[in-house]
Amino acid sequence: MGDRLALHAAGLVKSFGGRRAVDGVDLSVPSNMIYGVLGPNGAGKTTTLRMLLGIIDPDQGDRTVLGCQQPRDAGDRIGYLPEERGLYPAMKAREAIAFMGALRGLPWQLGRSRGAEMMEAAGLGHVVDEKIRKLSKGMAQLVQLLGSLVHQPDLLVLDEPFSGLDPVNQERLEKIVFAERDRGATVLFSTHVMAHAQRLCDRLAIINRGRRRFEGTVDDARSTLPMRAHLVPRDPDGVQTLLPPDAVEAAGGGFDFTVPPEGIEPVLARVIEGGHGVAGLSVERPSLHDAFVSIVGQDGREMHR
Ligand SMILES: Nc1ncnc2c1ncn2[C@@H]1O[C@H](COP(=O)(O)OP(=O)(O)OP(=O)(O)O)[C@@H](O)[C@H]1O
Repeated sequence: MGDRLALHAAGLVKSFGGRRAVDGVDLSVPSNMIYGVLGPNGAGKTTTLRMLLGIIDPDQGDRTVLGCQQPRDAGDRIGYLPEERGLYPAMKAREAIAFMGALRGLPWQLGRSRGAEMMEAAGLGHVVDEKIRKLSKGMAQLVQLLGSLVHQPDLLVLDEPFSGLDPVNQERLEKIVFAERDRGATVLFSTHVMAHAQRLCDRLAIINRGRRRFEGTVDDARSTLPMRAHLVPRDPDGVQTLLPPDAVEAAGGGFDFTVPPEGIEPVLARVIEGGHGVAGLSVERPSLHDAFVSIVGQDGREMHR
């Protein structure tokens, strides 16, 4: 796919019962990237993904998926893990994977052998021939994920793939997502868990109340907020008047505050010249979680003005 976009959407709108679930979302996803669609519950993520996949049609707007105006024309080159999970309980794990591959045109035997290899690589080799009903919920979910990518799609769309997984299976899933990008696929996934998004995403969009509120890299998102400092003076008595106004005393005589635009140095100079000394200092970038809360929170404030 070279430098082309794997997916492009402009002005997507979808209403249910007169209420706009998606209200003019634009999305451009470059090929061979891991792209996150982030947003709180009810933001419109699933509705957006369904429109991109052609499962539902938008009321307004256009989308191009893997070069096709009609997403269904790209069907066999797409893998999809829907928010609703479910496999046939009587099928063996590798057969469930082969079955899903066959639905996307993959020969059955190839699906069976790839299914076993993929399960082995994901740390699930011991349950290759186990029936789905015998697997834990998390393992069954990973099997379903492997089924969605056994035909080696160019675009993999995962709706809340981490929900319901324990930390071990979450890590397995993260490895699979990275491996898919290394294979050359584009991975689009939705989540409201920022830790995964911070580790995985090459780019991301934050959606809230049916609209896109942010687009960029994880670094871009984190840079929307100033740095935070934690300073521990040797003598905390009266030091607070020398610190930025939002400084709050944390445990152990240390103070947390936002680094002012002029930097941390003038603050340090005041503290040292004031005779308080510096026993400890850390300056940290805000996390994606902080940026997300700020972007989504601002949105709420704007809505209530
Ligand atoms: N088929 C439908 N009929 C009626 N309302 C719907 C339908 N699908 C979604 N909605 C509504 O549209 C809004 C957006 O839902 P959507 O599932 O797209 O959000 P989401 O960001 O995926 O949320 P979550 O993280 O909770 O899954 C919600 O208010 C939801 O109730």
